[in-house]
Amino acid sequence: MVQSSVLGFPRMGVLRDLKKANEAYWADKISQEALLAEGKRLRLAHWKIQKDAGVDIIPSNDFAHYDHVLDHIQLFNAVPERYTSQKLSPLDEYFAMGRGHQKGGVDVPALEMVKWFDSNYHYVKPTLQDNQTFSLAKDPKPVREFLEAKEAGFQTRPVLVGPVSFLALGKADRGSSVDPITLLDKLVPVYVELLKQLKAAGAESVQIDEPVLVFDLRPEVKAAFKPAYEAIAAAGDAVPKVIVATYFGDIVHNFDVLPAFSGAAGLHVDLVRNPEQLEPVLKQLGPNQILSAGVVDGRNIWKNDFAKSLEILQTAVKALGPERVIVATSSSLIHTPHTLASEKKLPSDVYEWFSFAVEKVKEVATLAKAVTEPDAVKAELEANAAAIKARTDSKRTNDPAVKERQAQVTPEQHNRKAPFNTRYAEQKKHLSLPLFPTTTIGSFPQTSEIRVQRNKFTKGEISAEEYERFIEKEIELAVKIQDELDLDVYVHGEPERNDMVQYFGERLNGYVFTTHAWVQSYGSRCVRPPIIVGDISRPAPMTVKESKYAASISKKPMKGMLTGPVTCLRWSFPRVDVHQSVQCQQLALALRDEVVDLEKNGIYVIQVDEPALREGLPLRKGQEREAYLKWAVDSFKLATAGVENSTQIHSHFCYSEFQDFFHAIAALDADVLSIENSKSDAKLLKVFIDEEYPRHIGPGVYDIHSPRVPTLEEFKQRIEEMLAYLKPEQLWINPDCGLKTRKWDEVKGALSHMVEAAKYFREKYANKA
Ligand SMILES: Nc1nc2c(c(=O)[nH]1)N[C@@H](CNc1ccc(C(=O)N[C@@H](CCC(=O)N[C@@H](CCC(=O)N[C@@H](CCC(=O)O)C(=O)O)C(=O)O)C(=O)O)cc1)CN2
Ligand code: MET
Ligand SMILES: [Zn+2]
Repeated sequence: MVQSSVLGFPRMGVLRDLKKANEAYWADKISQEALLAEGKRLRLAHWKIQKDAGVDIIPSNDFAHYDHVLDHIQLFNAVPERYTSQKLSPLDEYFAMGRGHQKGGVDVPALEMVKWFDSNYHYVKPTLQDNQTFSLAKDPKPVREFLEAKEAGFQTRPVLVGPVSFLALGKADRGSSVDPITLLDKLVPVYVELLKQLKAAGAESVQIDEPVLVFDLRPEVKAAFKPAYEAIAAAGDAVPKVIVATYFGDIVHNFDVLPAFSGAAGLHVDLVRNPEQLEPVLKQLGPNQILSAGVVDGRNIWKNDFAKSLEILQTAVKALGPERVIVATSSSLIHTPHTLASEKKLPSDVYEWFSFAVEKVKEVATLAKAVTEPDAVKAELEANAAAIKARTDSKRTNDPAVKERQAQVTPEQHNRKAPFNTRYAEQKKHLSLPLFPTTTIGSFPQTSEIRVQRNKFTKGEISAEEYERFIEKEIELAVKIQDELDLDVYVHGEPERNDMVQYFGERLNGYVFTTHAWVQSYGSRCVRPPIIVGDISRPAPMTVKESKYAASISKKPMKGMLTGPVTCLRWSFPRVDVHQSVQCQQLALALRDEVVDLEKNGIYVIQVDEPALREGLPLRKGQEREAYLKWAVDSFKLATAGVENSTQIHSHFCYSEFQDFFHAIAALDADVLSIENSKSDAKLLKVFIDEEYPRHIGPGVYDIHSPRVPTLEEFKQRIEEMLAYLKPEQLWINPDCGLKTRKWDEVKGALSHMVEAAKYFREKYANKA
């Protein structure tokens, strides 16, 4: 029999229950016991959904209160001493690593958090020491949760982050220089011990995720698989059967690693992203090994095309026989929303096009049956074929006017009128900015009051005028606070925006949006990606009213704030029937009109955020990457190049690793870039000198993900470090990212130190000059 399996289920619950519980705990509103009980309730509910759907292999240990990689940091006792020395409870220590801790005399910043492959999910980086040791935590979480499931009547397959991926995704702590992969020998015995405990608890098989196999790997990392998996295989029947899981790419270029898994029961591959790897993978499997075929997309919300999936599955079954094929989700479903059933406002035709996690779980089970007994699921197969056909035939997808405009795009439209030096001279006159200008990245705290008012407006409980007036008041407050802080370039604070992508999706043709389709981004933070279903165009200005009002009450330059085309695309659920470059250009044209409209309305500094530019970068170097960068950069340029020389274009990215695609960042030709830098080494800025980058840069001087307020000294020290790599006249002073997740007192505290530090250097360098 062909079995069905799910690689991981969303953690948040139907109504973001986990978010609410975590945040209530952090605010001291519920006890630790209450929080843990809520976690248990969610796990049980999610196992039940999968069991009821008929899934054969249900995951456990896919749940995490904050992040599953962070779970493993604690599981292997790889917690840096600055946390263990605080003697917090395990749960508080865990949250301290995730989000920092500043309470009861304890003051520790969070560990670094970065993007999980090319997704909008963030993981906490294992942060390792020169003398790092590992040991198994007491009452290990995977065992505990396996037993919890078992007791409730669910036989599960625990999910673990593999030893090689755990290390390869980590880094040396500040002040250490260890190459994490060299720690493998120390980690593997702990792993084997964990697997033995799982077996003793009754686990028949485990899913060990080694997603780094989709990357180009350093030889040291490649070589690590063999000793790791041989040690596991050597434990024989004392450990569960192992399925090694990869996702988000193909592994064909790493086939030389596969012999390392000869002791494993099987291999999972992503056949949504790379269906063409099926044939070569089939040839690589050992005579008894299982193929877990990832055919149900864990990264998007489109209904599975059963006919297409069945073709793939039949090829696999033909080669291996039904006993050696598992039908699976392509990756964990944490990247999809919980259930389509919550969506009451989608147009009814469109509703039929989608599947969220609950529906995907059913798809996996149906497909597994359909491979060998199509008659048993005849009705499901017919309904699926009809839905796929209805979408293909729909008129919603096609707008001739958009296509016409795209056909007329010229190369000149991508370039500013003059090179940077000329532009900068005009901007300097126009904007009269000091040395080390201070600014923020756009958003100010999204207070619960803002959300409540927006919710009332959405529900029709207050009128559009009342809501507008409320937003104006918020903008007034933001301007007043920036006056008090004495910042140099202001923002309006984005109070009118639910989210930087969703907000634009809601104002563009070609999109539909949801009411409950939340996806975890990091910790308790979720996003509700809008869905691109057709050709995109802008029916009316989207941000002009708020920016214009803000500028009218401000005595300093007001920065207009837009989300760039690449980010709008990446943080939406994109279409799969049209190439992403086409969707991106449509977004670029819509934004180009917005940029020009802002300028016409007196906004002369315009920031076009592209934080998702890097995550969209194909995971492997080579042709595919170059092709992506070409259309991504072109889209940004098309969106921004319509303005006069005297208008200053900013862009923002909240990451600092662009060493490997620096030429693309430079090619954007933005006048000012703000980037994340507070938690990475200032050395990363060296690339700007090496490449003789001529334009202006604001490397973030503090981490906005944490509620912690840095001291004045920390700001000065950080700026000093940056000045080792950047020219003073190039340097802007700003936070890492927007401040929407912070509270006002945290923002005021941090920004007042930031401005004071900028003034200190302004004075210091004025004296020098
Ligand atoms: N799309 C996206 N991706 C991103 C980022 C981003 O800003 N956007 N930033 C980076 C980090 N990721 C982040 C992701 C989310 C949030 C965030 O703050 N999310 C908010 C939700 C934002 C939102 O859409 N809010 C809506 C809905 C708010 C809400 O919960 N409303 C209540 C009702 C109102 C109430 O009574 O509170 C409800 O629906 O139940 C609004 O403001 O209108 C959250 O989790 O709390 C921050 C950073 C990378 N990726
Ligand atoms: N302008 C946006 C903000 O400040 C940029 C955020 S990047 C994730 O919220
Ligand atoms: Zn950002």
